[in-house]
Amino acid sequence: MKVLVINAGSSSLKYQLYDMTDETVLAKGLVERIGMDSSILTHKPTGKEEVTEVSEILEHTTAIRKVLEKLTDKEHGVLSSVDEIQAVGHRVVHGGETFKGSALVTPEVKAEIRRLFDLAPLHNPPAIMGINAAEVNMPGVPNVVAFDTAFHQTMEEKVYLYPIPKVLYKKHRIRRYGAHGTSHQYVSRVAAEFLNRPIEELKIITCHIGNGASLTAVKGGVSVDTSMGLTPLEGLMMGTRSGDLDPTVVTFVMNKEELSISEVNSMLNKHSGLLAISGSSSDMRDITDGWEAGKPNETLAFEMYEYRLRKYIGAYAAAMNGVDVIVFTAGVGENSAIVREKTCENLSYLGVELDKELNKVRSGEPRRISTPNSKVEILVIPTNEELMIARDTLQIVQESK
Ligand SMILES: Nc1ncnc2c1ncn2[C@@H]1O[C@H](COP(=O)(O)OP(=O)(O)O)[C@@H](O)[C@H]1O
Ligand SMILES: CC(=O)OP(=O)(O)O
Ligand SMILES: [Mg+2]
Repeated sequence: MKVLVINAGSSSLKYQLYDMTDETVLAKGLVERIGMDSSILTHKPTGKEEVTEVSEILEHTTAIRKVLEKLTDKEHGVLSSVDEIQAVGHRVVHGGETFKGSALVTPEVKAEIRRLFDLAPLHNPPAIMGINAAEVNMPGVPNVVAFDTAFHQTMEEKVYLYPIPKVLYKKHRIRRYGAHGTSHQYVSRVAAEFLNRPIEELKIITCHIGNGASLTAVKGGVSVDTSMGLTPLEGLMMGTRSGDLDPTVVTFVMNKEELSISEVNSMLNKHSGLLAISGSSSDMRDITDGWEAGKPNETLAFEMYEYRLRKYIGAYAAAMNGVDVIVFTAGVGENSAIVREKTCENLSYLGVELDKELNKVRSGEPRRISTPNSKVEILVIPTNEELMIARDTLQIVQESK
């Protein structure tokens, strides 16, 4: 079965086409700047040359139509007809308490995702646009949704509740939900396989540090705590998101600077984190370059980022009463040897011993970067949210027949 996986953002759409007979990627790509004047489509067919096309793409339906044109193009395509695509899988960030796993898209499922718009105003609306666009362009083809929150539905009440009046949970379902669950689940499973140990025995801390960043405590294969909360703003310092702060900062700033709710939301989600402290960039590559060059703002941004990451690792070792494995994944986790080195340097009290040479090796494969003496296994595992979504899509579509 050929499965198209879509990860729709507000102004972007990432895609991967899988042949699920052997889980190979036939093509992947990205549409950026949807709704802006010059949209960019980058299409990478496996084994063929990458193509980039600039045009006006005003909304997601057109974006998917353009992607399907590329997938069936004589020169750059990998399919003879769109009909070869038998199912579409979508990443949805917020599934609330309703979705504990992936689901076949029905009118009811779409209504529930819409009902959750309030809880993920940045993430869920584009997901619905992606689903609608797939339905318009590929009528009759089943759609499946995979939720970032689903893996974290195993957290206990004492972990997911905030210590605020309970009526707010009853009325509005305000609680910790977490995100990046597909990634945390995937890398924790691969870690257990890599170590050849049953996941049921392991205490794993998975560090998904990309543009958005979150940590999860995975005990016995299930999520017992995670750093993102009601929305993907809580927890670690990120590229443009603040992560943890005293909630009074919000009301104080709103009052003193006369900011509206949407202005303060935008400040915390889009103008904070590495970008705010460095004053120059949200990209860890630029921050690291600045730190190496001795620039003070980038150095402070780097140190704050690493310090906050390390504090969370300590917290999750405490949450599980120990840790056997720490996994680094996503853009920063997979690529930044210096972030991993500095973080591990200060975890010696846990018995962490990093092999600095192994840490520098670049590879797209799961790998160990701790010494044989280290009490904690330190692994780098490339995440693959799309493959997880494609697998769930295949299974759910087959079961529904
Ligand atoms: N070589 C590298 N060194 C440090 N950071 C990197 C490197 N390559 C990528 N990154 C970081 O990874 C981030 C993107 O991570 P990714 O997981 O792809 O994020 P997202 O899925 O949220 O777009 C970039 O913003 C960049 O900071
Ligand atoms: C939930 C979230 O933060 O997603 P991303 O890392 O893709 O921004
Ligand atoms: Mg991501």
